[in-house]
Amino acid sequence: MAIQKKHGKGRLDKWYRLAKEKGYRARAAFKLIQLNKKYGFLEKSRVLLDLCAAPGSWCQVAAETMPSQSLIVGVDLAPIKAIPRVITFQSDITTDKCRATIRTHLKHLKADTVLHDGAPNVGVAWVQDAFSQAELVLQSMKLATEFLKEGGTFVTKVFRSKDYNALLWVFKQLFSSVEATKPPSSRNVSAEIFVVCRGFKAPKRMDPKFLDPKHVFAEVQEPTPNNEAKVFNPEKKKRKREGYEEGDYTQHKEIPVSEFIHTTDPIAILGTVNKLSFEQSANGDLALAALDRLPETTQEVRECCADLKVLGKKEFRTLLRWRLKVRDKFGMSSKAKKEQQEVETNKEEAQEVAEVESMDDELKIQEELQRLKDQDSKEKRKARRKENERKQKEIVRMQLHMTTPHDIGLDQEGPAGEGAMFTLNAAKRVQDPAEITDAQMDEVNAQESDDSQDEVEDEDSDDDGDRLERELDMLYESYQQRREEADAKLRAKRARKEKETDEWDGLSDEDKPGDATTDGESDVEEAFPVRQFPKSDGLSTQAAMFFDQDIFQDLGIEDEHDDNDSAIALEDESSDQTKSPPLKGPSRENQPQPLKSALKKAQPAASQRTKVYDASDSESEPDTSLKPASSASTRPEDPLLPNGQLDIDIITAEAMTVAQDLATKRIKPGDLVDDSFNKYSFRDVDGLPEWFLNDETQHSKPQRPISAAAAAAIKEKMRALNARPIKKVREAKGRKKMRAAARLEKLRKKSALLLDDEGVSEKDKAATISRLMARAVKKGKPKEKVKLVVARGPNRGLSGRPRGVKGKYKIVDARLKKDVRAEKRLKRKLKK
Ligand SMILES: C[S@@+](CC[C@H](N)C(=O)[O-])C[C@H]1O[C@@H](n2cnc3c(N)ncnc32)[C@H](O)[C@@H]1O
Repeated sequence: MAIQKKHGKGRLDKWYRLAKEKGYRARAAFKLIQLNKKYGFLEKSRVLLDLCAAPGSWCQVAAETMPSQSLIVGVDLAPIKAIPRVITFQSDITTDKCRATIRTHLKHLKADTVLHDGAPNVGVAWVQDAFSQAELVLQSMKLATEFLKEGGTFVTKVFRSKDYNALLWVFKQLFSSVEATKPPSSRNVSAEIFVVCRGFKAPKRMDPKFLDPKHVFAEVQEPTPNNEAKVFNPEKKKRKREGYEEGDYTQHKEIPVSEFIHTTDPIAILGTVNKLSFEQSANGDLALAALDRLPETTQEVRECCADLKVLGKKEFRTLLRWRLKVRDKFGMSSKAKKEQQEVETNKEEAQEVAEVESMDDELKIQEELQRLKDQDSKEKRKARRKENERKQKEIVRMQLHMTTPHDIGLDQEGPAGEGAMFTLNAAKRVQDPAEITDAQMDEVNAQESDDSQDEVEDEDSDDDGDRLERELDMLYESYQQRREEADAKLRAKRARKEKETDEWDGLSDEDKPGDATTDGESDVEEAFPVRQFPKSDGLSTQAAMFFDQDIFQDLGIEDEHDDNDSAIALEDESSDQTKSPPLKGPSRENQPQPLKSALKKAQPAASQRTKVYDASDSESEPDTSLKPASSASTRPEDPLLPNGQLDIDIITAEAMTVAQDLATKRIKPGDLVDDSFNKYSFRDVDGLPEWFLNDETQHSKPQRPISAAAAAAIKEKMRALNARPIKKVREAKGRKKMRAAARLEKLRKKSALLLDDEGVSEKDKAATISRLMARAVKKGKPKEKVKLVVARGPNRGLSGRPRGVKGKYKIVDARLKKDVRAEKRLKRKLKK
């Protein structure tokens, strides 16, 4: 260790004296003590390695703090005087010999903690110091990664320098927690800082670059301009303006087009230049003239050359192709030159070097073009596969009777096509949906087998994508868990959601058509039986199929048929619950939440208070004689008042607006139903990740208008609600009343006894009763609090009321409390 003068700059500070006092070999001992106080790693360690340990104060602290029988090994360039319970040896920690010696001392054991407090050549030259210190740190970390056990701790000293962040980055790759701290005993003037890395990840394989100073501390190179991006992805505009490129301050750059043909880096030219000019110079340019006359130099090429900054990917490609053709023609291409090469002698070897360069360039362009082509076909394959998947999904949905053949026709041929909605041609052609599905399925399968070859190629990227998606899902899941741990509302929401998903018991036996499945049918069909053709009821087969869609199931048309006088029962879900599983489409299940609640709250409220509209004649005058929606139309969970009416309260301004609009006949119940067929009702959530759905649910809902009157009404309602005492307050008041009644009863009994006593005079009786009453009244009143005033400052030795104190008070001694406690303690002790 470098010898330091123990004077100046407060070297002989309190830590120095304390170290002397406690017998530590260096004041550095307190740094470890303070670090351990904060992170508590020594008590948990059984094996410790101290790198750069001389004179040995950290080893002393470790030996004191770690459990007995622990193994402590210390190493330093300088000799370390023997320390009880510590093995020390002299070696350079950067050498293999040192590593081998450590291995012999630790045997098969792994260290729980590795300490490093190394400081080479301290004080020679700051820049030099910092760098070699950083290198030493990296070396010590190399040893730590070899000897630390998984989850172990590495404590190291680092100097704040330009390499500090690089080191921290490396630590963070290898440890789960990395914290930098400066213990109080470390001098403020010192640039040293201690980094405590906990939770060693013990990776099976480690990138050697992590521990290579050349890589870790490499100066970051100025990025070369990415001309490839400019040329092959010109549509992607840069968000940030980066100003002029270094050393290039002209706005408009123009070069002769011959330069573009000759260059070995055409992409750099396309990425940096504004115009490729065909204009002849004063002396005339032969190459330019030849280029100008070439048939390959089309008008399109000329236009492209006129302004390179407005070109897209396609135009750039045209220019590159044109360049290749021209070079070919002029014998400049790699092919032509190769032929020439074969003939030429050794003398031309130098030229060959140049040719190799140019061939590289050609290859680069060819490769780039190939890459673009591949990318294009990959995108097409992907789109095709997606389309197939969608079709397959559609077919399963059809088997579930969630859609009709019209939808498939619509998808296949577009809205104006033959199979568009309402043409019913697709249904006409095929008699049985099962047939349609089989036919469709075959078609999809055939296409799939065509694509299978392509898919094998794509499999790798798909696997990666799937893995990434799974990882994202897991991350989202843990993020949700963390949020739920902190927020009870979220936990409740999750519980509700789970309950909702549990509630559906799947298809009941009744739902399954008896003859839909036979023994030989596939599992899919068993799970999702193909539905039967709907009953025609006097309609054509196509019309019956059309009206058999789920969207027509909830409209209560049949009820209307049965009983024209009955009020619309918007809440009529009882039949749905028993009839069919929750299918897609704008059923009530899929109606947006605000509308659902608005319907739930507004309809009965409106019907209870004012009027109920007849479904068959919504234009008619309100019929006050009609009863509110019958209990048969209520759901089992809707609470009922004793009089049989629904106990539903309007609590949102939205619902209030709907109720008011219904009551004032501004809207009709039918409008509400119409309104529920909006873009939010048909959310296809299949295959969408949960995080996306959660996020979308927050925003993807219709914004319904709120009237000022409704908002004011709800505000008033809430105000009245808040003004009511809460249950606890009511209970407390009740208890108080009960106690007062009990006291009165007691008093009454005592007075009766007193009155019966003949030995007491009337006057005494009256006095006793009034005394009893006064006491009873006093008991009922809350006790006035006695204010304790400490006899301090102006109150010391004060007789009489202290200033600013109202009501009862007591002057107490400042030490009184402590004395009283001490007395009590003493008494307890004596008792024992
Ligand atoms: C600040 S002192 C360590 C103090 C020690 N932690 C203690 O508590 O006594 C720094 C030590 O690092 C040692 N050192 C520097 N380079 C080293 C190397 N390459 N190998 C081993 N020790 C080295 C020096 O010899 C010096 O003793």
